[in-house]
Amino acid sequence: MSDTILIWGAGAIGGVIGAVLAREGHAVHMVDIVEDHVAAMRDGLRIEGPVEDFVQPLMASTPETLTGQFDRIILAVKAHHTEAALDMALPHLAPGGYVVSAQNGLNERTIAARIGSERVLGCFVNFGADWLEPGRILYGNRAAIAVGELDGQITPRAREIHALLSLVEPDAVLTENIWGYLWGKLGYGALLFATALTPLSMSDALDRPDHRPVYEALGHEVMRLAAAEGISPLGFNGFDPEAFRRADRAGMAKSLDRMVAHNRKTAKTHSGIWRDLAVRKRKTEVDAQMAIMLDIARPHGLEMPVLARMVELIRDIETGRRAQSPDLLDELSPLCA
Ligand SMILES: NC(=O)C1=CN([C@@H]2O[C@H](COP(=O)(O)OP(=O)(O)OC[C@H]3O[C@@H](n4cnc5c(N)ncnc54)[C@H](OP(=O)(O)O)[C@@H]3O)[C@@H](O)[C@H]2O)C=CC1
Ligand SMILES: CC(C)(CO)C(=O)C(=O)O
Repeated sequence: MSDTILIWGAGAIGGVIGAVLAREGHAVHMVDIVEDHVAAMRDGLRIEGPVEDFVQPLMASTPETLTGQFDRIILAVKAHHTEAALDMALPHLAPGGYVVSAQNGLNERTIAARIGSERVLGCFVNFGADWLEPGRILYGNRAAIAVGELDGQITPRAREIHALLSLVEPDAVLTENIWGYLWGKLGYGALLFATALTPLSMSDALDRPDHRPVYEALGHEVMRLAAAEGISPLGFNGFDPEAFRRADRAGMAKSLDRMVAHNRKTAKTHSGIWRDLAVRKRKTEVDAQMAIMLDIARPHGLEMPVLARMVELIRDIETGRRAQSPDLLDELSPLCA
């Protein structure tokens, strides 16, 4: 057992969190499958950009070389890598230890199914970061972070993780409604996936008047599903879940304007989804984050036609059948009447 915090997946999000915690004097051990990145982090992980600029030498291992057991694991792999990462990470979780998911999506469900919900702490992150190359991460902007127990209780360990994440984001929230934040981010995320159908920056794409009905329809479909699931989604960084649930045109317009303003200020101009498609040329989290909602909607008898078509278009880009283009958003428009 150890007081050391294990960061599992030391890319954009895990890298920023781990480097800041280590700089602030906490014992941190980074784990990542990218060997060059692990070697570079031992020499010093550079966090750069408008928010922070520093180099932090870190303890770092690949999963194969890691030894020992740890009480706290912060998981920050892409959502579709969660199961595989848990296979590797759980042998290193001490009895009584817990996992914090610093990811997009409903990964807390996946982790809870493996180790029990009492051993999972929910976390929502919205700051922007990009893994640039081994040992270098762009920290693009400050944005909302929230942490909370899955059952809403305010426990000592939730306070402890909140205190740690407050070192990254001083306005980090300790919440009794982490599912509200996670579903809010699914709504925000659906809009980001739509922006990634195009080569445009998030703010330029969200600002286009001709595509606003697509964003409105996507936000509405996701927030309506959240309501059917009994969730009260929470807003952040311009996203107003209630406006989208009610399909309130004026409210949605104001919310989109605020999201544009928020994203105009980040050095990470494009979403992680865009980056996976255009730069990393790899699969996105579309199945783990977006398609999963189609399954959740079915028992409620809810249709999500715009989301379903968007998922297909993202998959088409992933497989090279289509190229990113504003035309793809035009194709969604007729579904949004
Ligand atoms: N980047 C951002 O701005 C934001 C991201 N998020 C969310 O945070 C989560 C993490 O995203 P992000 O940090 O961008 O992703 P990154 O790809 O930058 O970092 C994930 C790292 O984990 C590595 N990895 C993959 N599988 C394993 C494994 N089994 N064990 C250990 N390491 C592994 C990856 O390697 P490889 O690259 O080879 O797969 C990569 O280095 C996602 O759910 C994302 O949606 C949320 C808010 C903002
Ligand atoms: C853009 C961001 C940082 C949310 O603001 C994000 O979640 C992503 O890149 O997927």
